[in-house]
Amino acid sequence: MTLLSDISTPDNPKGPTGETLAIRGGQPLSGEVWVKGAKNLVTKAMVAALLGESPSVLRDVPSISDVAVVRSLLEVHGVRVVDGEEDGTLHLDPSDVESAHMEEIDAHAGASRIPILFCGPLLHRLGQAFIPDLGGCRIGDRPIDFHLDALRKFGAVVEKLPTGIRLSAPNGLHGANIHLPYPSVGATEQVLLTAVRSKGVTELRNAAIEPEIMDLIAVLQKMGAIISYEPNRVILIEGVDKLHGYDHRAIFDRNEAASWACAALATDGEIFVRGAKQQEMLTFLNVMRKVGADFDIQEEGILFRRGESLRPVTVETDVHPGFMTDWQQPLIVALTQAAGESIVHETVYENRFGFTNALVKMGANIVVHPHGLQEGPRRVPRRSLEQAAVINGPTHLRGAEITVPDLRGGYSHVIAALTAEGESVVKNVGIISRGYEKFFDKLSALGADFDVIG
Ligand SMILES: CC(=O)N[C@H]1[C@@H](OP(=O)(O)OP(=O)(O)OC[C@H]2O[C@@H](n3ccc(=O)[nH]c3=O)[C@H](O)[C@@H]2O)O[C@H](CO)[C@@H](O)[C@@H]1O
Ligand SMILES: C=C(OP(=O)(O)O)C(=O)O
Repeated sequence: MTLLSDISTPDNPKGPTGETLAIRGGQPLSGEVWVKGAKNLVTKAMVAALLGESPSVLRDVPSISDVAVVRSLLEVHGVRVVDGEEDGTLHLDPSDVESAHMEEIDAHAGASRIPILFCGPLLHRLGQAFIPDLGGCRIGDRPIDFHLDALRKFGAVVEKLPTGIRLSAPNGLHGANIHLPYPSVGATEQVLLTAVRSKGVTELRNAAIEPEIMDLIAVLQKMGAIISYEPNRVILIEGVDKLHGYDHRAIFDRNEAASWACAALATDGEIFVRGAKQQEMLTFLNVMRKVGADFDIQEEGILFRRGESLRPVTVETDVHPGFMTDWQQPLIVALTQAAGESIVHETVYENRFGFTNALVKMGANIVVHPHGLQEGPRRVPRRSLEQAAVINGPTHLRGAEITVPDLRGGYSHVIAALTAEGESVVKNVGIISRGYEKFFDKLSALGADFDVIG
């Protein structure tokens, strides 16, 4: 069994409290990295296995701490999770799902975003659930009101407790008509994982349609679910009485692929990202083209390098098929090396530019506008969103002592240190293991000059 005490998670350091790196920058990163299954699909597919009445097999699973957290939460609920012979394969057997002890669930509080997605499957299997407080990147207040509103429409009774939420379904769960105020990825997954076994039809409007969502729909269809993806962000789910296990190879992690592409640009290197595919990265590749990157799309992956020189761009983050919010932090490091003024409008989260303080400390010219530069209605209801960062370059970055704030911000700090001249000390890099498998091995393979010093 994977004990949570062995997992060092960013918001709830149980094991090592994160590492400190001494990084000597100024060298291009060049070589090959291999991206496996997407953090934002694999963790959800693991939860989906709870719904099956027979075992599932999930392939291309990365060894990241978010997977370890979900594995541990599944195991405390009686799911047997075993590593397969092929690297990155998990066998999940939900035959003996049972209620977990409260203290075992509490131990997972603050560990990741995923526990909230256990609601529907546990209500279907056990008629009740207790979900601990969530973790994940601190990039905004990240409420779960869309989730709870949807669960109540399915017939769940939701009780908020000091350390989480308790749910029950005294009359079972039934289909519902749900119109999301915003195409929330998590809320869409909440509806999918609940509707597939609810009695009757569920209509979901204003759904998120990210590639990871579509891959989760593929997983559920393999299990026997009936889900139709209609025009204009409408998804219809016909509830079924029974689901069986799946065998699925996860979609690749396009967030990690985009991160390494930005690393190649920032350090003026050349990185082949094995496993990256054009289709899911079209919007990112368009921005790469505009910024002056030279990329080569091949059968097995994509080769990224800086072109003649980097050009400034204006980018607005958005839901898919727009420019992913998870891509903007690594991109900003590359934009510090572009000749001119770039602007990044962050429209999904209200506090995702905090990482730029460290870049400014290293010499970057970045001004954050907390209330944005655009007029007009806010994209996410009720929230003062649409911050903007204005980046002027190129700037000469110098090594500094910095501390990692979140997953993508942490990756960006390391890349900035590798771009900078001189030595940097980067603290709390353990957060990066949430979403980047074998991060230190990959840095070494690309020629990065660093030591783990704490
Ligand atoms: C584990 C995972 O898959 N994480 C991804 C997921 O996060 P996550 O599913 O949490 O992101 P959402 O799409 O739900 O959040 C988008 C916006 O909606 C707001 N919101 C969301 C739910 C809710 O009940 N109420 C509410 O107001 C959020 O605060 C945020 O401002 O999608 C994000 C947007 O692509 C990505 O950045 C994350 O990497
Ligand atoms: C925000 C992210 O992850 P999470 O939602 O798990 O915090 C991310 O992957 O960039």
